[in-house]
Amino acid sequence: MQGIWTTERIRAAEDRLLAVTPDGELMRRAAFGLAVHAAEMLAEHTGSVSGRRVTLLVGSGNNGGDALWAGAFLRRRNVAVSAILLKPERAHAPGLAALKRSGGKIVSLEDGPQWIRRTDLVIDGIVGISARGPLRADAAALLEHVSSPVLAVDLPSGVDPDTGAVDGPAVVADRTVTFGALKPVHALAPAFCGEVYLVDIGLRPELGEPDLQRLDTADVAAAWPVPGPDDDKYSQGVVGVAAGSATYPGAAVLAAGAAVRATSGLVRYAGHAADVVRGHWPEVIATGSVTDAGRVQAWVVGPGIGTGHEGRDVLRFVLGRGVPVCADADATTIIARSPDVLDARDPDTPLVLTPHAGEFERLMGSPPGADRVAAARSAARKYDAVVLLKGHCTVVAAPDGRALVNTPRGSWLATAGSGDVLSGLVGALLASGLDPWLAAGAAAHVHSIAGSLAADGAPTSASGILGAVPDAIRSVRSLAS
Ligand SMILES: NC(=O)C1=CN([C@@H]2O[C@H](COP(=O)(O)OP(=O)(O)OC[C@H]3O[C@@H](n4cnc5c(N)ncnc54)[C@H](OP(=O)(O)O)[C@@H]3O)[C@@H](O)[C@H]2O)[C@@H](O)CC1
Ligand SMILES: Nc1ncnc2c1ncn2[C@@H]1O[C@H](COP(=O)(O)OP(=O)(O)O)[C@@H](O)[C@H]1O
Ligand SMILES: [K+]
Repeated sequence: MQGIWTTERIRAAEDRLLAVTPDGELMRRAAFGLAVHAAEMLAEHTGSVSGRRVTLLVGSGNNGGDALWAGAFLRRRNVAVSAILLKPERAHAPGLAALKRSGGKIVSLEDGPQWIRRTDLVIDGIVGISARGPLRADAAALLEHVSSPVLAVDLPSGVDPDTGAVDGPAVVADRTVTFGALKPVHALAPAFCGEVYLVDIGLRPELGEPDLQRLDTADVAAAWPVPGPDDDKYSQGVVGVAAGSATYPGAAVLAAGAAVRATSGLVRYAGHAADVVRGHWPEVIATGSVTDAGRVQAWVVGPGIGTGHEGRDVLRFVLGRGVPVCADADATTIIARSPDVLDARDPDTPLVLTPHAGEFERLMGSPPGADRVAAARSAARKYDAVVLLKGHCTVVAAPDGRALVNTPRGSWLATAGSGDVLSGLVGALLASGLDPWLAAGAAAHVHSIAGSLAADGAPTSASGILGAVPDAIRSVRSLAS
């Protein structure tokens, strides 16, 4: 697991570390790491370091101080460094002195645009973890002139450090170099951060338990169920899929197919699309109704079942079976409109809800808002369920407060039916007995890898994502071994 800490926790940890570290030492560690990355980017983009131009955007805090010190280090490699100070009178004094001593040039705000346009690399030291609200106008105006690669110091300015929300102009970085620990912005705003690198400044021992987590490939590989010598088709957990309808059989085919491909063992299907499902997946045992589906170790319910009486009865039935349930799509709408269906649920059996933003609003009465992690946590508490909040970044929260983020690889998953595939993956992992929070997180992880493998640079489809599930699992397992 990768730990992620909120800025409040980072600041407290930094204070403890600062108290036992010589003055300026942490910033020099941070800035040295930054300079190494800047040189690497120059070499990558221009083929050389010496003689290249770097322009620093320098705000009034320590984030600007990091940039100034990095500029001084880059001077040692004969880089032409210019610094645009947003508030010259409040620029980090030791950093500014170091840059001046090294031969760096200080450029006025008015002359800034022409230096930005002529540079090989921009280093964004406008704001870091103390950023509040949208970028101010003078900083935002500078960004309009950026066309070269951008290296963000700690985080891309203009993006909220704790939520990843963007409300106005913001830096779009090619690379972000952060210090001490990952912050929520790095998991929640991948399109603004670019590649994220962590420079160790010795903060880890001061940090304590993370606020948020991200699964490593190794975590997913370790969690993903694979059959052992003593397994048979029942012992690995049988998945039941209650999805689709005669009019909309596609959801059933996708959800059942994902369950087939996610794990070995057995998949049962119950609903009006039994013939179509059987036609696509001869290995699925398909019946017309949940009442004669047979025993399963987890149910996936909802995609394409409709929100009427029949859908409600199906949901109530599966909630009363005493096995984990993944309630997706129409099932989340039914729960929002008729919360009494949850009375059928045995409180000790796990429930995973997988809303997109619209379904979330139905469940909670208001949209997720800027703080999607807090939103998912509050829904998890309200429904005593694991809540997987879909979107570009997927957030998974458990009722006990655990939360993880799945950072996507591009946006190819934004295609019709892709959520049905995800629900089948979640159901298969629930049936295998995995902790429901981990099951939802691991499913989202493999889903997003399947999306990028299926797309490979061109639009794909839910069927394409489903087809790539085995390769995604294979890649997770091989990367981790
Ligand atoms: N502590 C440590 O040990 C280490 C810390 N490190 C580094 O320090 C960074 C944190 O530094 P920090 O706390 O000084 O604040 P920072 O993020 O630079 O912002 C400062 C000022 O920006 C302004 N401002 C705010 N919002 C704004 C907006 N929307 N638009 C425009 N301006 C805005 C506001 O100024 P004011 O309102 O006073 O004008 C605020 O005071 C951290 O991210 C890391 O890079 C590393 O060196 C490792 C060691
Ligand atoms: N812009 C995006 N970037 C990455 N993933 C996305 C994006 N938009 C949607 N997704 C993912 O695609 C899936 C869509 O699911 P859902 O909204 O239920 O669609 P459907 O009902 O068509 O199956 C979710 O896993 C969601 O997280
Ligand atoms: K920054």
